[in-house]
Amino acid sequence: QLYNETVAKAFLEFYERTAQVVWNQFMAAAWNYVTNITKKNQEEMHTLYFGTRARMFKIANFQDSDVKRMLSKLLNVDKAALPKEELREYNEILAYMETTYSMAQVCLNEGPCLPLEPDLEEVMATSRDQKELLWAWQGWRDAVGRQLRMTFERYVQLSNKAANLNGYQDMGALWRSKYESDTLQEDLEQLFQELQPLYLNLHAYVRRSLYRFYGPELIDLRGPIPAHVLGNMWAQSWVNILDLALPFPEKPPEDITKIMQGQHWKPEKMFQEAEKFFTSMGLLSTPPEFWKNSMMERPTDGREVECHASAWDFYNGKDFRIKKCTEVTIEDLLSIFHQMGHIQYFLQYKNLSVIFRAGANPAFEEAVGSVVTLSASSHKHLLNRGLLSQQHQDKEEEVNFLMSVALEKIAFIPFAYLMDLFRWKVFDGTIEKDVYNQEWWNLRLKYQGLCPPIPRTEEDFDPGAKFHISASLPYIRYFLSLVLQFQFHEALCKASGHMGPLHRCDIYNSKEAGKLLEDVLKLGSSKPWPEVLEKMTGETKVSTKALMTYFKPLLNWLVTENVRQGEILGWPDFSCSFEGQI
Ligand SMILES: CC(=O)N[C@@H](CC(=O)O)C(=O)NC[C@H](CC1(C(=O)N[C@@H](Cc2ccc(O)cc2)C(=O)O)CCCC1)C(=O)O
Ligand SMILES: [Zn+2]
Repeated sequence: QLYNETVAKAFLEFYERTAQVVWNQFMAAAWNYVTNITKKNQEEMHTLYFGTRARMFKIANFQDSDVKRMLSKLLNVDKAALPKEELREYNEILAYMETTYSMAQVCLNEGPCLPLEPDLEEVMATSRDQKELLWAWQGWRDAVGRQLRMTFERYVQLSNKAANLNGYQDMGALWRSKYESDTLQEDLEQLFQELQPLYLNLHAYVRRSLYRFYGPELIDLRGPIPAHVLGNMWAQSWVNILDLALPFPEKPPEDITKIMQGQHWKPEKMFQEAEKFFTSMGLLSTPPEFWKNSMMERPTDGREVECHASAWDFYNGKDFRIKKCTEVTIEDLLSIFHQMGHIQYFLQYKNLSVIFRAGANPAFEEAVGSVVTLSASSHKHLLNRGLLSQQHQDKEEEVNFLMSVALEKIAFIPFAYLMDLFRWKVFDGTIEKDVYNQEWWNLRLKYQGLCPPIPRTEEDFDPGAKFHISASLPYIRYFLSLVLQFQFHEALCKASGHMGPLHRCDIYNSKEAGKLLEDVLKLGSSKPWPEVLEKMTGETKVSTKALMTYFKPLLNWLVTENVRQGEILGWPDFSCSFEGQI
């Protein structure tokens, strides 16, 4: 029968008392797994116990909004809803996919086998030999994607069954429910459309740059770009081909990685540098456990570890960790800022009920670290921290700088958008299993203007070659975070009293910006995210205005340049040609 609100409160207190212990044990087990892939799940039992009993309460009549919000969050038990046997199979599938990804290597004919991090990523970032790039690109997809194809089909079935048992149409609907919006997909499409002019101009300009270097046999100036020459295994970030796409090549930016190595930076110093940014704003420092328990470098004792960087909350208010196979590069320094953003969120909401220890929505979690990275990567900040020596940045150097940020952030837009467009369609059945790969490349063509460098078949499973798909981690959070982080940046820069262009803002040392950020982060997921957004920015809607403001000087330059070159925006020659490979 239905219980009353008093019982509900007692129920939630009982949950709270038991949750910390259970979730801590679960996280410890999960951590042991990823930091020592040899070979569990009180957490599923706990979630199920409370999830089923949460259904007994008629939440609609309740007065206390916290009690209502907490109970409704307990209702979703995710995969724990599966019958025991299928849950075991599901966990095996998840482990198999993640392990396959983490252990995969690509072997040279006679000689060493290269893992993704750092070796294959290094090849994709630095090689300018398109045959070598193709070898790494194809090898990785053979080693990972192909192995996951069958398993992924079963993963989809079991995911949808779990979603149905939680009352959702399919797993895509369950993932989207985290954003508490019944116009989410329309809103996302709107944001994407607003950002199209920026992306299309960047795409056309970069295509021209690649044409100059690789020639017409590889690059069609009216067509899509082959996916292996953009400096990244998934063509999700193009920052590694900045040297080919520099607007003013006679004014190249200083090489910060060289400077870091020249100053004998070590991984620990990189983590200290990131923490210092947050404490400079009056935000929380990391506890001793963080430094003791984190894994900051790839172990040298031969242990197989999952190197994809991640930040961990052990839900006991004391134990927080980052796992990263750190290399001394500017790319890894900025990635550590991102991870430290997750840690700061964990620290700020650690006194909330376990149920509310999450971001206002998943995009908020991602935006926190990224917004700090926007300041940390500014010329002003890097100069102030001794990582640049050149005092003044002239107009042309500024365009070069904005191009480097755009190659990271603007190139990322369509990739971040299509990752879950693909999976939502797979979950809702729009994309059937016998066309997974061709539908993936239809989306890659439509949204990113990319082609595979060689013909693909349904033996391949190219989406599986991306971490988040093999690890079943939703991705739309990164698309939304891309817009949010500039909205946050604008708000925090205003709070810090910054005057002048947004791309020159550095919120380092700003207690006012710190206070504003703190007030938002310590709410966790206890309030609907539009309320939290309004607290930070005064707006209740996600807006691309700040992002467009930040890149305005670059867009002006790009449009002028593309007009001068008579570029075609988009890829009317939409077919993928492979003659470059014969
Ligand atoms: C226990 C657990 O899973 N914890 C979660 C956090 C949480 O949920 O609390 C977590 O740590 N997830 C890992 C993930 C790692 C990274 C990533 O995967 N990034 C995306 C997208 C992107 C790309 C460019 C960029 O500048 C920023 C993001 C990619 O590389 O494709 C790797 C490098 C950066 C961030 C992360 O930190 O988001
Ligand atoms: Zn993140």
